[in-house]
Amino acid sequence: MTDPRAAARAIDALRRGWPVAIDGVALLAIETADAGRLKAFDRTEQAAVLISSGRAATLKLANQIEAADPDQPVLVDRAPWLDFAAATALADPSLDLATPLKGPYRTLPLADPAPAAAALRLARIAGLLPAFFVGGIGVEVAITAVDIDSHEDATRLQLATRARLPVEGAEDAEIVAFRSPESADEHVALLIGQPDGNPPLVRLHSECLTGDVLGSLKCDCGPQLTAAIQAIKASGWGILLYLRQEGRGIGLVNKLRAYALQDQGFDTVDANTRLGFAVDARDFGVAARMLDLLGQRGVRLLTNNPTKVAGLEAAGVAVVERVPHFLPPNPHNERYLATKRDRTGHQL
Ligand SMILES: Nc1nc2c(ncn2[C@@H]2O[C@H](COP(=O)(O)OP(=O)(O)OP(=O)(O)O)[C@@H](O)[C@H]2O)c(=O)[nH]1
Ligand SMILES: [Zn+2]
Repeated sequence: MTDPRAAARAIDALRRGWPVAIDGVALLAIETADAGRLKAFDRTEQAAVLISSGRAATLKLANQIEAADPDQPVLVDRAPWLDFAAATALADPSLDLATPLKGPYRTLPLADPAPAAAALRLARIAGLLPAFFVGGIGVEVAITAVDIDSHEDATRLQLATRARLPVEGAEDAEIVAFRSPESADEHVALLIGQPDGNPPLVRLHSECLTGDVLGSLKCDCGPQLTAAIQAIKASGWGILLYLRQEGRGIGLVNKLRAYALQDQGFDTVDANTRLGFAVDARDFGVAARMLDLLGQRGVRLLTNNPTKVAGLEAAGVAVVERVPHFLPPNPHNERYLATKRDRTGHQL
């Protein structure tokens, strides 16, 4: 039996620095722990450290790992010198240049990778660094990997309400809000123009607080948002989905950590990997569900990103045409756009 509240309780516990258990494996998130919490969790000082394989590869701890799949966790054996500060250095890439690793560290095979992989997913959902102490005591919140999957189940999303919303460039727009019982993220759709029998022009816009609200020049999100509304209006009709998938799904704080790494010279792809995340952690099932609830099964998709097309199609929406959505670069986002073109297959 899955408990629909279980994942939410575990997210809350992790953010407060309380241990949780996934399928019986006790975990303490390193980011929200401290030396005292670690001591209470791990009286015998034998808890191992769990990190992603992307992080392990960055730390050159991937010697016993086949491939650097960021979803595959790696266990680092507890050594006498692996104290709370050393574990923090394993977890947090912002310290990589400043704090050389002590070590040596030994990675251990994972008997059952499923709960460990679920733990890394839960950290991402909670917006925390994907790194844990494993195998202690004092757990009050126990959940299963299936609870985490149901937390992300897009079919739980329902249409909540709709209203007229005149916006700049589309005075006839209507806003539709969606939510699921599990998550505080409320996604919205902006319906522009009147259906004319053709598939709608659709833009999947992932939340970018820095670009959408603060006018960040580091990315192209702000101009893409404005231009999407204009393009949909000009095409006759269509839908802008505003998806609460900040930072390609890793959350605002982790995205800003990625920005700090970019300040050190790493590009957007390597920054995510160093943090221990997939390059793109988004799930476009949410977008497909919203389109389904709006009665749309075929779309013309405004994007330069082939992965978005594939993701939406995999989730059951027919993409009858990809419409490019390129905006001129500025000196601050030139490298970001070049990285998208050269490393993530964007058609720019
Ligand atoms: N992790 C991370 N996320 C970023 C970075 N820069 C922008 N983002 C996020 O990327 C998302 C924007 O991506 P999209 O506009 O959908 O762009 P895209 O996937 O490149 O595809 P198209 O614009 O559709 O071609 C937003 O959630 C931003 O917050 C970064 O350097 N790191
Ligand atoms: Zn952005």
